[in-house]
Amino acid sequence: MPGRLSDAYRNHPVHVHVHDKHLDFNSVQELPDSYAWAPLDEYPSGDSFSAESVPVIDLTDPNAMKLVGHACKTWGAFQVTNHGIDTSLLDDIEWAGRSLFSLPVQQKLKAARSPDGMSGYGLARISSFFSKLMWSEGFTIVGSPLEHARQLWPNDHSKFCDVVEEYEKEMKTLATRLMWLMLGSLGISKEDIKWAGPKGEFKGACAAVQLNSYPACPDPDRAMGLAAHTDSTLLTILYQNSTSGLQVLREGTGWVTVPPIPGALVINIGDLLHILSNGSYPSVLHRAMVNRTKHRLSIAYLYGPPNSVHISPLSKLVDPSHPPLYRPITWSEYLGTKAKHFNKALSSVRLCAPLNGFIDTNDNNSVEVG
Ligand SMILES: O=C(O)CCC(=O)C(=O)O
Ligand SMILES: [Fe+2]
Repeated sequence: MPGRLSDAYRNHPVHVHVHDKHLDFNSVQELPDSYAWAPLDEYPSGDSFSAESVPVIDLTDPNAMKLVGHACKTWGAFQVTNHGIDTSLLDDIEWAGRSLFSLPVQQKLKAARSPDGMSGYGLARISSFFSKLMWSEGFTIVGSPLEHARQLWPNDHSKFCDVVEEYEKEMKTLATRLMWLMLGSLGISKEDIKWAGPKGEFKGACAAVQLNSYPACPDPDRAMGLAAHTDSTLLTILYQNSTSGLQVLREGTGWVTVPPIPGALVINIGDLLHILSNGSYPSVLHRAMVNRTKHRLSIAYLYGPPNSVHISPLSKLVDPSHPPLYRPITWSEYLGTKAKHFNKALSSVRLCAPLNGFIDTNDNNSVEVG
């Protein structure tokens, strides 16, 4: 069993050969066949702007916990405002992402992610499950950004590093606060989760920062920025710039766009919270679409438990009529499972069929696994 997060892909290296497949997006006039996904869906993609979207929750609202609980149960995602993160820090992280992705391809490839590595520049990790390529590029940072930043900017990386480190610090605080809003809404208190520590600070929690870039695309209706997936996290905090593209799947409605709101952050429930809540808070299936004229940038803060912790359904949420649905698993072990089974990973750690007929999001989506 892998011990550290960075060991997660050692047994399941993901061979997406960035050197062979990398496209200089800006020089392309027509969508190459290798990027043409149409027809895209079995789910309707309604006029997403007029449709109801995920709840927007003001974290200073006295009812915030109740609102968060309702959003987790019904959507698996929500947006937060008054979250305590300065707009200037959001501007700074957007600047950091833009600086990185606007480098020449050959420069970015100096910090390429290795097949069994977690951090660095490359195509989306989930690319290996699809026969078509995604119209995006990404950069993953785990812990200190220094090593890769040095490869990208040998003499001039300190501002990038400072911004990323500040962002990691602030996101960690917000993630802790969100965890307790979510857990509190399930009736879980600090005494119920030993690994959260006596003050509930989740010391030793692990996280990664994922910078995503979606260049303007000549044929956006046939292209896919990031294919449908759930996150392998407890929760994800996503900052998106002013260009829309994120969609979440809502049962009965189809794909719903999560509109960018200046200064707001999107919160997604990940698979590990799905397990911890014994399926009460299902992880949300989401994807990113691309735009004909506008470049889109998103920054995901992927938050998970300390490496040594086995996540399993909380005992307070388990009783004879609600048996534990999932076996205990560490984050790195789950990432290995995801690298092997992708959207079937959650089902692969399930112990028994749910008594209430609840079906995993991951069971009823038919993704193209090629
Ligand atoms: O770009 C987005 O809106 C989604 C990004 C995402 O889902 C991810 O990084 O896991
Ligand atoms: Fe995601």
